[in-house]
Amino acid sequence: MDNLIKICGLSTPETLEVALDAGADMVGFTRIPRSPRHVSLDLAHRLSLQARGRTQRVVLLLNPGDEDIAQAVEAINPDLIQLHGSETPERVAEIRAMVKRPVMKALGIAEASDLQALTAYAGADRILLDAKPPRTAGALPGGNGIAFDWRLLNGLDPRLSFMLSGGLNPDNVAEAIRLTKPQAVDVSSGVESGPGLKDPARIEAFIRAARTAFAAAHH
Ligand SMILES: O=C(O)c1ccccc1N[C@@H]1O[C@H](COP(=O)(O)O)[C@@H](O)[C@H]1O
Repeated sequence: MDNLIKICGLSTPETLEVALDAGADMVGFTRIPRSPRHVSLDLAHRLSLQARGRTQRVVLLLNPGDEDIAQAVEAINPDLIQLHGSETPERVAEIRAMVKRPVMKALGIAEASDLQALTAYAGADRILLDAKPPRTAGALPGGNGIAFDWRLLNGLDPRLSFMLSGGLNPDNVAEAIRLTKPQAVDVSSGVESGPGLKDPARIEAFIRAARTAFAAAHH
């Protein structure tokens, strides 16, 4: 029973502080140049120091090369590495062995057969289930505020542990937790007022709603 709440894509000291004060269990720093949430190594380092000892720090990477990983690990000293691209199970294992830290693999879900990938990635320390991106050219594989059909998870082996993401927000996270019973939830655009602009009130509302729903799910 984890009941973890992750706020991803934080890029200012002020909004990071809001997430920390509100009790986020994990905070994510995005190292993807095309993302509106991308942070430089220097800023990521400073944000990571601010969060040190207060929460788990996660770095979000997309099909990273070895040098990208080494730089991110040195700057952020993350507790968890989130891989959100098309990394193969072999590459996930290689990265895990290289960094000697836990790795979370994101899987895009649009139909029931997509869940078969859970078996292939059993070597990852955590699995993140996200919606598949829109089919528009240049779309990023996450951070799109799109939810998948949560009913697809109905038949999932209840012993499987996963973090749920994709289109979560303060208004739907309680329902998502009730229906899918995840071990953790993750949000990025659902706590923003515009692309990359985290909204303090929405961060607080999301954490409050998720915390209440996790407590209710275990009664
Ligand atoms: O946030 C991004 O910019 C991003 C870019 C590329 C891959 C993943 C990204 N974010 C992750 O996507 C999911 C869902 O985000 P949202 O809540 O629907 O906006 C989440 O796990 C983010 O960590």
